[in-house]
Amino acid sequence: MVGWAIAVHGGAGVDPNLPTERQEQAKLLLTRCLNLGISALQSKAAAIDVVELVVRELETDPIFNSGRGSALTEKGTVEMEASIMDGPGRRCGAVSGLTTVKNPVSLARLVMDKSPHSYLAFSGAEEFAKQMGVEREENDYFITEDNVGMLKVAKEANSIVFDYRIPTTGYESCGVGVESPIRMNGLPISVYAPETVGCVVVDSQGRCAAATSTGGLMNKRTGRIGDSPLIGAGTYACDACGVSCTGEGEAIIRGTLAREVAAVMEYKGLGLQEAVDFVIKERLDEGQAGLIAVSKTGEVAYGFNCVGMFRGCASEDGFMEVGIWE
Ligand SMILES: NC(=O)C[C@H](N)C(=O)O
Repeated sequence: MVGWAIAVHGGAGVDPNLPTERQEQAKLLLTRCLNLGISALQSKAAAIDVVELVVRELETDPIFNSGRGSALTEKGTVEMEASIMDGPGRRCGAVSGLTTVKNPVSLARLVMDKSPHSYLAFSGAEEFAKQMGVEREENDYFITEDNVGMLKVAKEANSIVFDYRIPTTGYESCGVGVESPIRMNGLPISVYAPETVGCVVVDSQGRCAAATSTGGLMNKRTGRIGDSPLIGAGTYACDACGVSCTGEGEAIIRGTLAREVAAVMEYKGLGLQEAVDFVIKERLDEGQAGLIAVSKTGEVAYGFNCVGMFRGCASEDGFMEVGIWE
């Protein structure tokens, strides 16, 4: 038996001028989600069930960029994506291009449990959702007023990614995201891509699991797939650890960030926090990102190379922390 541990995130790359009220709202939600996960772990729930439960809660609340409140495409539509992975047996499921599914993480779970595949996208994923009878919603449910405003700002700033979560009244305070040297069709990709959600858990039997869910990047091209549904990039779990990433998806994909944490533990013999620090420092190029991780021995760790990351962690020994900045 090991002590259980849990970590959640609500995105990396937070606007330094984020109003205090918004910071408090985000921290309250993270605390609520942590407590939900903690109760489940105390009732001996399996890691895989806990990550799904917690991410569902985050998707259902519009504060972060997943499920309801997802970032919008250049056409003002939502294309949500999610993935989930169970350390024992390295079982996984992923979905992309969802437009009606209330809880993408649960559809990813069904891909893992009820299909012979690992990853379903767009019309095929929607078809699968109908067959599975998962809860679906109209467009209006997912598209919030805040996000319609932010898409407008992103378009005016001519920025592909621009996802500061701010109240409708405060656009003028958000400024323009720091420009990345990476360009797509001549447009800068903003460095800030916050607010994807994720959860990693090790249960008292030492089983690790991870899940990540997102609307992707504000003003993204339709059809764009980020790191969050990609096993090994945004999400990974194995016997040794569970990892969920957030930030600039293209950089996370190039660095296969989540898998790298497991790889350096396995091949370099690093401990969890050392592995996280190494990967953030050595595998991100100029990209900005963060990640949360747990190990089979009950450790919890996080790291990021940007201004902040919405995150919370707790472990069986009574440790609990919710924070945004360094
Ligand atoms: N907010 C995020 O973390 C964005 C996500 N990583 C993506 O690129 O789709």
